[in-house]
Amino acid sequence: MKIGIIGAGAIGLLCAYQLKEKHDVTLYVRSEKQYESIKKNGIYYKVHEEKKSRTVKVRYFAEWDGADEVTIVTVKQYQLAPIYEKMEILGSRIKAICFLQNGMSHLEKIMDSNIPNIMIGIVEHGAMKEEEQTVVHTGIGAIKLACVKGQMDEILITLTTANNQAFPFINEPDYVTMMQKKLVVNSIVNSLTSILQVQNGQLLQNTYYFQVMNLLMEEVFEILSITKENRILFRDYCLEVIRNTALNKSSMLKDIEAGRPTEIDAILGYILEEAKKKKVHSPIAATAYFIIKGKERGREECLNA
Ligand SMILES: NC(=O)C1=CN([C@@H]2O[C@H](COP(=O)(O)OP(=O)(O)OC[C@H]3O[C@@H](n4cnc5c(N)ncnc54)[C@H](OP(=O)(O)O)[C@@H]3O)[C@@H](O)[C@H]2O)C=CC1
Ligand SMILES: CC(C)(CO)C(=O)C(=O)O
Repeated sequence: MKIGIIGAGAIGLLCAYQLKEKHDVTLYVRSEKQYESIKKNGIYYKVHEEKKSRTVKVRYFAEWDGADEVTIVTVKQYQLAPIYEKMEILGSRIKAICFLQNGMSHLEKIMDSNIPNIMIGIVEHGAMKEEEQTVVHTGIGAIKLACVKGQMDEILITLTTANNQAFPFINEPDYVTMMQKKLVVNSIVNSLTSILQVQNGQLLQNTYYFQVMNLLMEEVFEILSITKENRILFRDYCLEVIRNTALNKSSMLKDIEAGRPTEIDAILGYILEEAKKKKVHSPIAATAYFIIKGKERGREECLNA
């Protein structure tokens, strides 16, 4: 299958390396430095002590025409605007597209587009980019996918039946529950670990952090109107993800430490919008949101000083 991947960050490089095993992959990048180094040396994948390489095609994002059988978008939430602009121009010429962002604020925007075939996914892997063309696979998980518009059975079957244990795809028919579950995890884990500056596992190991986590989780459940039955499932899922990624730093903490913007608006920002619409009191989520925004502002002030 011809697969396009927009963004050669941690997840883009991970997908490119793994999918190149069986598919014809093109990576779409925006910086000249990254274009030149991938063209010259290919991409590298590191897991445990091993380092392997593969060659993939590389092109500039400006050249993306949507003609691949599916294009996977792996930029951060706050980098989606140029992709939306291109989607408006190309419209139904884009054969099929798949979004893998954390958060939920992109859902409405992509459903309103006139692209015929759209898939959405959540990433349960841990990955870190090193230099321009290397990805370190820090946590082996899965990518869960759901078709939200059009007909994507063939693509889903091709991806989910590939027998790659380090990189499985799982088809999730109920995309709302899939996205909500991940949103709950990211609202709690990413925001609290960024405020407390700890690895994910500390939220379970430190009894005081654990209590804060439970309070925030209950508030988020209330805001999202999660049923009593689903609260048990969502909570178990959240604890399982924390256990599986106990030694990871969340992507938001990594962003804060690297002085980059965070995806807080698409995560807790989205939750607070929902709270406002439903008139649900949300003091803990609001506090966490403002602290992260304050940390982002602190970085901007340092840059402008
Ligand atoms: N990394 C992880 O372990 C996990 C990530 N996720 C989610 O996956 C998504 C991607 O995360 P991650 O890979 O870590 O992020 P990165 O910041 O590592 O990668 C994003 C990449 O997109 C590139 N990019 C941005 N805009 C464009 C554009 N217009 N054209 C081409 N390339 C572009 C950036 O390029 P440049 O370097 O030039 O800015 C960067 O290389 C996020 O939503 C994240 O929350 C979810 C779970 C785990
Ligand atoms: C699953 C988790 C919490 C892993 O750290 C993640 O999605 C992230 O860091 O963005």
